[in-house]
Amino acid sequence: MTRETRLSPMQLPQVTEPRNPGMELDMGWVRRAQANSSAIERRVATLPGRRSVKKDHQAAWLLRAITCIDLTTLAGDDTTERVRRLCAKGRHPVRADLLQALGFDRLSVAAICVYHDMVAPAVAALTGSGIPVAAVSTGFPAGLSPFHLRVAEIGESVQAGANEIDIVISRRHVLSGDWQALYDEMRAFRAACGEAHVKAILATGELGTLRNVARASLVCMMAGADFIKTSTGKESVNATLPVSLVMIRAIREYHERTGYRVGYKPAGGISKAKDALVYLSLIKEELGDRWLRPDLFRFGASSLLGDIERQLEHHVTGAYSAAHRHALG
Ligand SMILES: O=C[C@H](O)COP(=O)(O)O
Repeated sequence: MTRETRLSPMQLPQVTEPRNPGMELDMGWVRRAQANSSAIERRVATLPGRRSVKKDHQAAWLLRAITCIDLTTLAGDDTTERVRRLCAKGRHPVRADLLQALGFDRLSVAAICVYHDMVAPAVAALTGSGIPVAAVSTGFPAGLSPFHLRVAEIGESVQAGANEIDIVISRRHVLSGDWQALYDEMRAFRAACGEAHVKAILATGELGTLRNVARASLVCMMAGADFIKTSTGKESVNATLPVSLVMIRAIREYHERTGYRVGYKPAGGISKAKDALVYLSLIKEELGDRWLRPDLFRFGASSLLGDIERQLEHHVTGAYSAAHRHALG
């Protein structure tokens, strides 16, 4: 990965990816899915220490990371004003002087991710920007409200203008091995989304085993998920590298078997630029460059952008400013 580390964040050729339509539930394939924990641990242990992204190209990688962020606020005290500020940051994620010094004039995040009540203010604040609004839905984060209400909630958010819906799966279906129930639930959520793209949040920290993560990933893709996402950000364990490797390999296998590319979204606790670089390296090595675009890769993050901007400032000026200068929202 040495010669190919010059990643331009802008002027990416438009690639139109056919949407994953899903397929019949293939229980044989699901049951064959395994996860060798010690091999997975060994593989991810090689990642953080490796200088896979050369210093000269780090700024380009960090700019690319920004274009893949679902800039998120999911707090009980969210207000319209906070969401407006977040959207303004999403439109202009890097200070103009820094961006100019890096040779670019335009950059935005991939999406703004909010609770349902904040969809309309976000849509209004993003008018004309082309930045989609993602709504967390289906009784987020636990997913334990009545099923018909979870389905209805998706429709309400789409009606309010959400272009993307992040649903949460019922963890109990995974924990009890009821793959048909998980498949049916995901199918219904996908149908309720209509044209809006659907990200399936597995809440991996609550699924017990990596094998369950592998199986849940496959079932959600078979049921038509456009993205699979690790976490709500509210579990006690959120995105991790072992879980990511398992999900990424499930995505690779699904692509090999069906020809459809499903996106990946690690979320929760990713707040440092150096961690973002490790995730990008993992994606590049396991799935290839095609997945390093916002239509197939997102970071779900509330504070990552602040640290990336700080690192970019250091790259340009040689000095760090205080973290509060890059506060969000
Ligand atoms: O989906 C996004 C997560 O909720 C964000 O989590 P975070 O606040 O730990 O970055």
